[in-house]
Amino acid sequence: MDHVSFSHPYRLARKGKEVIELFREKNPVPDDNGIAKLKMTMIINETLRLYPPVLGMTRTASREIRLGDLLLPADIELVILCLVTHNDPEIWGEDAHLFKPDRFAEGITKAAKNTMAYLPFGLGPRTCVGPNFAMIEVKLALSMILQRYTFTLSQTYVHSPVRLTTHPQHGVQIILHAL
Ligand code: HEM
Repeated sequence: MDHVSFSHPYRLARKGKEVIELFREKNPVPDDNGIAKLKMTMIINETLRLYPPVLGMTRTASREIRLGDLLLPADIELVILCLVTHNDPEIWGEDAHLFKPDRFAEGITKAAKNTMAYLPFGLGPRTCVGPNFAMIEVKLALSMILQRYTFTLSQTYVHSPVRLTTHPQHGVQIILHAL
């Protein structure tokens, strides 16, 4: 599996170049204007699809309700696992298990057959309040790294994502190359 977002040298070089071109000087803190122009969103979306930090959420049926073929009694508690919906080949295609940011090329609504299936930040009235803030944080941190370094995965890295909340069990050993 092509499991690590920035491990591909071509992708990494392209992103680093984009960051440097956008922010011109080598080391300034990227501003909000520059961050808005960064095209990392597809990569972040795909990472959140395969490795959602929050695996799922619960909901309680406030009344009896029909859900497709299911008749759910009132007060039943539902566990909605985005880990399942994010990996379903019927929704994402046979390549569901592959890291392919391009599936988000036309935005989240066009990436899957069922847009409700993409839930890294939840859905509905109790959806996460922080997606925009989180995206800015990720782009800011990555930009500041890519302005200064390229990086490759160390051969000692063992791919073992563990859950609650999702994180690499043995850490991520990377080799930084100063630019
Ligand atoms: C990658 C980063 C993040 C992920 C993946 C994430 C994911 C989630 C998920 C799955 C929920 C449950 C939504 C639901 O039940 O429908 C949630 C709720 C929430 N998140 Fe986030 N979150 C992130 C970052 C943040 C940040 C940066 C903030 C605050 C600045 C934040 C604040 C909240 C709050 C307050 C709720 C509870 C909302 C409610 O119950 O009404 N989250 N988040």
